[in-house]
This record gives sequence, C-alpha cells and structure tokens, in this order.
Amino acid sequence: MSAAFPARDLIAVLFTFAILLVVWTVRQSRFSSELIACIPGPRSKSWIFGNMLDLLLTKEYGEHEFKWLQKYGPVYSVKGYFGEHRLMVSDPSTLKYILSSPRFAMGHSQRKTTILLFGKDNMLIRNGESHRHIRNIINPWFSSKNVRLALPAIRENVRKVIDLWEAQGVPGNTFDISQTLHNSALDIMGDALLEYRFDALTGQSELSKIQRTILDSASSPTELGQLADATLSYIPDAVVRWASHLPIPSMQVVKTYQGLTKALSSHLVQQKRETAAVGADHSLIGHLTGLNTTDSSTGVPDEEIPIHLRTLLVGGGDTVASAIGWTLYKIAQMEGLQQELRNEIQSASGNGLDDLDYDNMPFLNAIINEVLRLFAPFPLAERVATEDCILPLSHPVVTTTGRLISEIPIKKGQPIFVAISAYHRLTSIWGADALEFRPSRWFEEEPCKGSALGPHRSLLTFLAGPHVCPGWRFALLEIQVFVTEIVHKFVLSLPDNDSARPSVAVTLVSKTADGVQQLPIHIEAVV
Ligand code: HEM
Repeated sequence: MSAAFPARDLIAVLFTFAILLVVWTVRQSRFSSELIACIPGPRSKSWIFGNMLDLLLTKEYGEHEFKWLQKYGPVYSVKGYFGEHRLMVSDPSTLKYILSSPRFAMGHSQRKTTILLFGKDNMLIRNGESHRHIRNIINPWFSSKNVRLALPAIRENVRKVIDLWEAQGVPGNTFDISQTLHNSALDIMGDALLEYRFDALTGQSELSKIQRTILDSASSPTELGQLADATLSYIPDAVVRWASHLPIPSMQVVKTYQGLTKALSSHLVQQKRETAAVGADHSLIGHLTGLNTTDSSTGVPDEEIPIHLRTLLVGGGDTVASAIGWTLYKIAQMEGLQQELRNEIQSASGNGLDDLDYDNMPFLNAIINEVLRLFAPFPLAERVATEDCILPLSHPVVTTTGRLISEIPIKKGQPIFVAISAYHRLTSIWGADALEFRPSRWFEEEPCKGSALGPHRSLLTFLAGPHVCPGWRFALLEIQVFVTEIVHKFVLSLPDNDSARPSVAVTLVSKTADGVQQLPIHIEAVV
C-alpha cells in the first residue's frame, strides 16, 4: 500500500530539520554500503528529493521509470530523500528472494502510514508467526469456493450501478466513472465480507465519506506531501502513534475514521455473537472472532478486529476500482476488442448473465490480465532489509567502477523498491512487445517466459510471498462481473478530448490533462 498519506500538517509539528539531520547521519552510516553507491542509476537533481519526484510525481506514471529500466536494466540504484541510496528491483530472481525471505519488512514510511491509518499491529507490518496467525484466520475466507458465494452480492451491487446510471440519464453522455467505481467497491465489501450495508453508492454512509476524504487527500501528491512521507519514516513508531492524538485537522479525520470503524466492528461482533451458532458462522467476522469453529483458541482479540477491518476496507476498495476503471478504459479505446468481448458475453449467456462461467470466457480474462499487467493498481511496493544479506541477480551488473558483480551484498536498513510495473514490462519475461497492450498474448502457451512469481498468471500485481494479497480471487471476480455486466448493457467509447493518464496516488488513478482525478467515458445503451 502506498505511503502517500497526507500528513502535511502533522509534519508542520514534527519536522525539525536539526533532528532530521542527526537521524539521517546515523542511518546513513548504518546502511550505506560502498557497493550500493556504485550500482548505476539516474543522476539526481536534488539532495532533498533525490530521484523521487521523477519517480512518483510525474504526469504519467512511469514517464522516467520505464526509461531508466531500459537504460540500466532490472536492478539499478535511485536516490531517495536526503541523499539515501535505494535499489530499484524488477529482476525476477532478486524479487523472488526479497518477497519470500523473512529478512525484509515493509518500507519505513509505508509502515508509519499504515500504523497511523489502520493501527499499530496491522497485518501489513507484521512478520513471522504473528503474521502467519492472522493470515491463517483470514485466508480460508478468501478460498475460491468461498469467494464464489459472494457472486450474488457482487452482481446485485453492479446492477445497482447500472440502474443508477440509467436513472441519472448517463447513457448518451460522457461521464466520470471513477467515483461510482470507488463507492461500489466499498459497497461490495460491505455486503460480501461484512454482511453490512455501507450505501456508499447513494452517498449515505458517514464511514464511506470519511474513508473517501482520507484517500482523496492522499491522492493529490505534492512535493510537500512527499517530503512529509519521507520525514515520517524517520520518526519512531511510538511518536507516530502519539502524534495521531494531536488536535490538527488531518489527525482529527483519521481519529473520526478510527472511531467509526471501531464502532462498526463492535456492532458486527456483538450481532454475530447474539445470532450465530458457534462453529457455524462462516462470515469474515465469524473467522476473525473464531465463531466459525468450535475451537475457542482461534480468532483474534476483539480490540484487534477494527485494525483488520480497516486494512481490508482500504486494501480492497480503490485497488479494485482502479483495475475496473482501466479495464473499461481500454475496452472503450479499442472498438474491435469491445465488439469481440460483447459477442463472447452474448454467446456465453444463453440463459442470461446469471449463468455465466466467468473463468471460461477467454476474451474477458485476456483483457483483464493485460490490464493487470500494464495498469497494476500498486505499481511499486517498498521493502527494507531487516538484516545484512546478499541479493541474487539473474544477470550480472557492471558497477560504475567497471566491476562485474553477480550478487549484491546489502546492509540492514537498505531500502528497496519492488518495481511491480517494471517487472511487467521486462522483455526477457513478456517478450519483445512487452510494452504493447496486446490481450492475445494470454492465448499463447507461455505468455510469461519465466518462473511464476505471483498467484495469478505469473503477474506480480497482487505481489507474492507471505504478504501476497489475500483478496486476489475476490478482486478478479469483481472485475469479471463488472466488465461483463457493463459491456452487456452499454457501448463505451472515449470522448474526443480524452486525456486520461495513469498517475500514482495511493493506487494507479486516472488523471486528465488538467490534473483532476477522473476517468471520463462516453456511455451509450446497447441497442
Ligand atoms: C485489483 C485489486 C487488488 C490489488 C491490485 C491488490 C494488491 C495488493 C498488493 C500489491 C498487496 C501487498 C502490499 C505490500 O505488501 O506491500 C496487497 C495486500 C493486501 N491486500 Fe490486496 N489488492 C487488491 C484487492 C484486494 C481486496 C479485494 C482485498 C480484500 C477484500 C485486499 C486485501 C489486502 C490485504 C488485507 C493485504 C495485506 C496482506 C498482508 O500484508 O498480509 N486486496 N494487495
């Protein structure tokens, strides 16, 4: 999850240059290794920002990063904030090592952001036994059999979107679909995961509005915001937790969000305890409370439940909305492809859309996979080494001093970018046309020419290893249902003045030329 959380006014309180300098000096001496400084990479224009603005604050995501990839290869160095050396990694062997090894944890600023927003013991920052414990509790809920049970709730919510668009007179017009998708994704999670109605689509839920406020303000990254995130990473966890009680506007919003999610979780837990028979409640809350089994030692303490609830609600909302948005965008852009998909939907739905077997719709899945490859909702993940170790490389790297190295020793504290989107653009893995949006590659015997990294079709979109996204099957089903229902009902096209471009702001959002976060699509009813 991205670190771009709006802690700007928090930083106004916490940011003291002198402290930063001292901490920076101590940290530099801990992890900078001479070798890392000799790994080739782009020059940085500023000591404060390093290459980070070129990486994270561009008009279109990847504007510089994908050129660096071509120039320096799948492992290179970039300058982080305050002169820090970071490694940018898309080499499959190195990624496999980093993502499966217990020697890496979530990056510092993402760690603090998740502590502020979700709570101190959230699953993203847990490792080892404590992380395994929570994953063993939630993973069964996300099994393919269980996810299938969510299908009616997903369909019902997508059909509400269609009804709303028809009632609002959307067909025949160009419409920004992004807010609808965000709200509907939250409603789907409420219905399917929590058996609770958020009513985000109709704008009636306080919780959905406040979650939107937090995520929207995080979606307007600025230089100051980037600096705030960078500074946050130097502040101890306990100070971050203390700072969350400060009477400043952004912290008040977070506090309100935490209060609402806490009240929601108490309500859901109490309701389950009153109504569900022990051993028989297979809802997600049933899993978290241990009501799904007669073994009373399973489940988590009640005070932990809101933390997991927040992680799931944020983790499964805008990510899914981003993937659906970009899928509909590409379908709108490619008329022939859209018609072929509509034909597939029509011939597969002989007895109506309720009988569709989504996994047996090759065209639908090829388009979705290609979007998940080139428009991964999380283009970058951050990791930090928790001990000294040696990174393996698929191919040797020539250092700036001319030395050929086939592995990179790193020190504890070394920050690393897991370059998800860059991995999806490696010609060595995806072929010479890796940069091209070509769904037909998914009909080939071997679309990915390398060993699988992620859980779905070798894509790294949902990451891999112990922290692999638990919701990936659920997300895929949501995208499949959304796309089939919408394409069955509407003809999509891009407006003449289309200027939507992918831009990273927590997730891969769409921004138009004026910098506004929106995804305008022209929608007509199918006749
Ligand atoms: C297209 C949609 C989605 C994408 C691209 C996505 C991607 C990811 C990625 C990349 C991570 C790893 C983050 C990291 O460790 O740095 C992650 C973790 C996570 N995701 Fe997803 N996700 C999606 C949908 C969902 C859904 C639908 C849910 C839940 C309903 C969900 C819940 C979570 C949770 C709880 C984690 C933390 C797992 C852990 O740390 O053990 N995600 N997701």
